[in-house]
Amino acid sequence: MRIVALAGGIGGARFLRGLKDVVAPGDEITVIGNTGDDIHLFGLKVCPDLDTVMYTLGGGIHEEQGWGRAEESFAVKDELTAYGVGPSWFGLGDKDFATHIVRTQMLGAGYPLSAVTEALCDRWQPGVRLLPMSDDRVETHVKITTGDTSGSAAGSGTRAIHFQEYWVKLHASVDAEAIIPVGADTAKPAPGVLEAIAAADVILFPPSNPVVSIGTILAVPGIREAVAKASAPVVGLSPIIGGAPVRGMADKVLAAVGVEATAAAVALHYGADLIDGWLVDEADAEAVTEVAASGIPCRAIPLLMSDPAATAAMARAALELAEQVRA
Ligand SMILES: O=c1nc2n(C[C@H](O)[C@H](O)[C@H](O)CO)c3cc(O)ccc3cc-2c(=O)[nH]1
Repeated sequence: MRIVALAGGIGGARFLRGLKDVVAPGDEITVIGNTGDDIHLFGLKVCPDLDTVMYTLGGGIHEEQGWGRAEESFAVKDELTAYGVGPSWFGLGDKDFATHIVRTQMLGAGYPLSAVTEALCDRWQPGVRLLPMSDDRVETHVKITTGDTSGSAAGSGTRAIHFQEYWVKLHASVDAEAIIPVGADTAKPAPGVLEAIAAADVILFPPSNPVVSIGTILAVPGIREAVAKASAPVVGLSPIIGGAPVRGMADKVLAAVGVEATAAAVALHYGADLIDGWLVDEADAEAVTEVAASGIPCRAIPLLMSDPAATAAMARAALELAEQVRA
């Protein structure tokens, strides 16, 4: 069976680890990874969501953080800080730097991001085919209202900051007025992306951020259309449990796009034209009726990825729902 999953960072990667546990030998998993979180730092290109999938499935992830390497050190970061070279709020570890150096070196030699990602995965052997959503540069920015009313150039007190600055430096502590995936409108799907979607037997939306992760992937022209018209059933898992995101601050970016932070609202945001099934947590069992009434078959099951067995059960339930809704 050919399974395609659109994945962001931490939640997506953890779910994929459970999916790998339940698929049969010979099943192929293709992950279309979000690159809107990418950031250029110290002359290097950092791809947080691709690296989180690669490290998590390849066994190098810092488990508690869900990003960066295990057993990491920060000597290079400390030296950069000693030179007064920032930003200091983004924790790049010494081992992680090697990934960004290799990636930037290969990009500089003319390799597209998809080829670079394949080369990095050759070392990590994640057990899935990891494709960036696009080889073109896409970087999510967040429009925020700043306190200063000095009439700054960007108009009275609003400015756009890089997603990582919003997410990591500000901890999403200010409201996001808009989420702008800069470059998405002219980006092309990476080689193999549309083909994988068309050839898939099942397409999954893991519990990743529906706006800045899966939403950004769907914003690349051609990808949403391909998923909507795919013959494969599309099944998603809610990233919201009991009205709150499991981790991260998905509610802040959902508000920016006018979507309530509920399991039902996210399903309706994707829409019945895109998804064929939706899994919500038992805490949101009351959402099943509303979601089903909108034409999206829905089940309530435990959705907390508290351990590998729970995550595997979620993946199994998603595959089962896909078979039940297969046209
Ligand atoms: O909350 C943090 N997240 C950090 N992240 C996580 C990152 O912001 C998120 O994984 C995604 O961008 C959102 O899913 C990193 C990811 C990397 O690949 C490399 C470095 C970092 C550093 C941080 C950090 O200092 N703090």
